[in-house]
Amino acid sequence: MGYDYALVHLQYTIPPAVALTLCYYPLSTSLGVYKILFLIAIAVISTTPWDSYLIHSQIWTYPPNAIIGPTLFRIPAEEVFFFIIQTYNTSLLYLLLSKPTFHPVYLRGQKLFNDGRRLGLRRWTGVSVIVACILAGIGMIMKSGEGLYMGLILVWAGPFVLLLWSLAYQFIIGLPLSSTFIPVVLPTLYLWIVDTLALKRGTWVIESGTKLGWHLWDGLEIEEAVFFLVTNVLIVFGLIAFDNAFAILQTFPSLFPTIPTLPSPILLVRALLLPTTSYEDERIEGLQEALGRLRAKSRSFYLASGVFQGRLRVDLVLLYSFCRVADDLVDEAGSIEEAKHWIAKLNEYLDITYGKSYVKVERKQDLISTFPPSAQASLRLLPTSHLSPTPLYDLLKGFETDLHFSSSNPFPIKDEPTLQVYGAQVAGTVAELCLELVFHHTKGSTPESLRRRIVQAGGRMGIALQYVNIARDISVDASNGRVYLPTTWLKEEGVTPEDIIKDPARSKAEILRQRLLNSAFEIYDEAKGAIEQLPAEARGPMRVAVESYVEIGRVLRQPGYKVKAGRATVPKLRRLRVAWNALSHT
Ligand SMILES: CC(C)=CCC/C(C)=C/CC/C(C)=C/CC/C(C)=C/[C@@H]1[C@@H](COP(=O)(O)OP(=O)(O)O)[C@]1(C)CC/C=C(\C)CC/C=C(\C)CCC=C(C)C
Repeated sequence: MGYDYALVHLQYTIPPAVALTLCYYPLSTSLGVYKILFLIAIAVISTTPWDSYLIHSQIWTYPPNAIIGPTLFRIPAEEVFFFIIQTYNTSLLYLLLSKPTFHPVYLRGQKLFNDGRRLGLRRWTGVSVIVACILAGIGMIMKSGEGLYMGLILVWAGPFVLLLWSLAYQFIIGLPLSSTFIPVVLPTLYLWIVDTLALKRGTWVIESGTKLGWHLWDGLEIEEAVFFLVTNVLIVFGLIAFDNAFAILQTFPSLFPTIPTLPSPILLVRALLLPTTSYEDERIEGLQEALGRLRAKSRSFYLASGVFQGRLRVDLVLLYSFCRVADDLVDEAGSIEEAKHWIAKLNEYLDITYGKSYVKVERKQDLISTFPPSAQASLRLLPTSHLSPTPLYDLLKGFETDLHFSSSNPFPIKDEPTLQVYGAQVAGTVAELCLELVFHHTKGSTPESLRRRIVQAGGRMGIALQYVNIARDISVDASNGRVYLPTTWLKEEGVTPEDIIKDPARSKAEILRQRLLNSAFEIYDEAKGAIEQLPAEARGPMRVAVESYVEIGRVLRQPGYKVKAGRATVPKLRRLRVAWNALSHT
């Protein structure tokens, strides 16, 4: 009996497991835990007979003075623990690195598949390489002798890799390298180093006669290097296949009307086996467009979107896209008439959608086709069946207020109550819509009276965010001839809206920016408690959404902070820290 192998764990595998667990904990979800347990179960079940055979055939051995003693089918307990901890560590690294990835946009239906012809070529190249490895492995086993251990690795791992590649090649090829290459390479390099040390110390021994005798570097047998590489490939491909299946379930409500929080293996396989001809390419393209819009236009909500899950995440991205498109149509219109035209069209769109128009719902598509091409998908995909019409109509009323910045009434925000109404219309409504999606997509029921209180607080929070938005954009708005600071406040400081337009950097503007931020933070303090009443799975993500936007206000409140390039921004690391703290909050 000895502790050498146990020490390998204490020194090399447990410390990264602890570090990764601490990093992942705030981001953890029940689905994440389910994936890890699922993978560990498969790793133990699939590796045990193979490993047991290798030990039985004396291809590798453990000196009795290196292990504690208990075994499972001849496999030392420390080795069984190795399967578990390696799977755990590599899975956690993958889950951490792929957290921001929005998987639905990597699906490829028939049309998108044909557009990217290289996908088919790469699929079959992959199949050929894997099959060649399996055949080479069979050859080595048949010849026995020095190629035996390598042959056994290839023949054992090859079919699993082939299966996973065949099911999930779209994702394996398409996902960013941070979700494919890095979670394979980092743990593999690390385990190569650990293995070199263990082999040198004699913790485990690869017997001669059944190994090729090639070394990747001094002390690292080629078989060991290949073994750790393929096991990490298997773990990462397994997780990718899981994410591929879940993305199919998450993206197509028409094919899978309801999905459980933890989908069964049978449902996952059913999703993966669905022919790509059944995928709705239009929906995938619409989601790609919506995500691109979110990424380009809002760093705060883009970051926050990464911590929402499943269909709630999909619908929030689509809602953002609709709000952004509608706001831009009005803001970027060449004239007041054009802006009014778009607001009227958007109202007509809502009338048809919610059956308030004499125009039949079948004509909705015709109406949508009269919008600019870049706006059409966001109108088509807005999840209106989960959203009530009132906040959407109110949002459009808020956009109408922006049209009042005309020559007859150049500064419509007369006083703070008017600003509050404006904030409620353009942002309180958005909060209500987000909360409707939260209640729809989370399990457990929130009593109606509590829902009402949460929505009311959400509406207030929307106003707080809108104040932060106005405080941030004083210069940008002034350059467009707009002043959202209440005229009564300006008067108290002895300035006019025209003065702000002429010189938005003047000291009085800074005083009023701080006053507006004080109001924003008062409202924020009063409303934030309601987030804790939300269904558990939405609390952390909603905190991230709110906090990452409110942080812009905190930056603006720093003594001596000067707004550069027209807009205050939160540095990336600070944004990540805010998100982390928001998720760690208990
Ligand atoms: C995570 C995720 C993807 C969330 C999506 C949130 C969403 C749907 C945002 C829509 C934003 C938008 C374009 C609205 C149009 C009207 C508008 C311009 C509103 C202002 C947003 C500023 O966005 P941005 O900085 O990109 O805009 P400009 O470049 O200046 O044009 C607003 C400040 C409103 C944002 C308000 C919310 C998202 C509501 C937040 C409150 C909650 C979610 C409720 C919190 C819950 C409780 C219980 C307190």
